[in-house]
Amino acid sequence: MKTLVVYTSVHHGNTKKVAEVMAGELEADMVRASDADPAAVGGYDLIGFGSGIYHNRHHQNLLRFVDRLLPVGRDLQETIASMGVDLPFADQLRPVGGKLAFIFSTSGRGMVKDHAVLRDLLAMKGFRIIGEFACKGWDTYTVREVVGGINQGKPDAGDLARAAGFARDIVKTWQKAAA
Ligand SMILES: Cc1cc2nc3c(=O)[nH]c(=O)nc-3n(C[C@H](O)[C@H](O)[C@H](O)COP(=O)(O)O)c2cc1C
Repeated sequence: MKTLVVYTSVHHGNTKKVAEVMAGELEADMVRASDADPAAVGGYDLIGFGSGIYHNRHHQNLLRFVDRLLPVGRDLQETIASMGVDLPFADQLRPVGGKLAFIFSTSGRGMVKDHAVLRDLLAMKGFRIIGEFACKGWDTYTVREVVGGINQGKPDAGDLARAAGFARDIVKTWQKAAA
């Protein structure tokens, strides 16, 4: 199973810690969404997408990256022709239909509820989501009045152990889904 982890982690590097643990368990390649090439996704069986939560959704760099992937079942040239516009990233678009994906995040609240926007976007692009992971992350923005922020030290060793367990379960789910 060839796995890619695409992430954005800009506030305190919280999500990067989770991404590294998951990538380690999955023996995955890891890339920042802002550096990632949409065309590269085609070479992977499973892709993990994660970032901190910003105003109740994943970070815009990650959402923009997913938005640049071509939806399932569409022919590239046909799609571009039907749009009738100059697409600056046209040569980078690749179909991603049927690929398996998982979603992760860190946030003040630590809830998968905040995955809704990315989940819907990935579904629209034809990904099958086989797992989601969320945990709390150090946050000095949402509650700025609290000195030092909230969730200091998060994600902690327990969160990272859960992230590793999640990644191991993902392998089993992938084996069943791919069978
Ligand atoms: C501008 C901004 C907006 C945020 N919005 C939310 C939010 O809507 N809900 C939430 O639970 N946490 C929110 N947070 C907290 C971050 O999601 C949290 O600190 C996360 O762990 C940051 O991840 P990162 O260090 O990987 O970027 C926000 C943080 C910032 C800086």
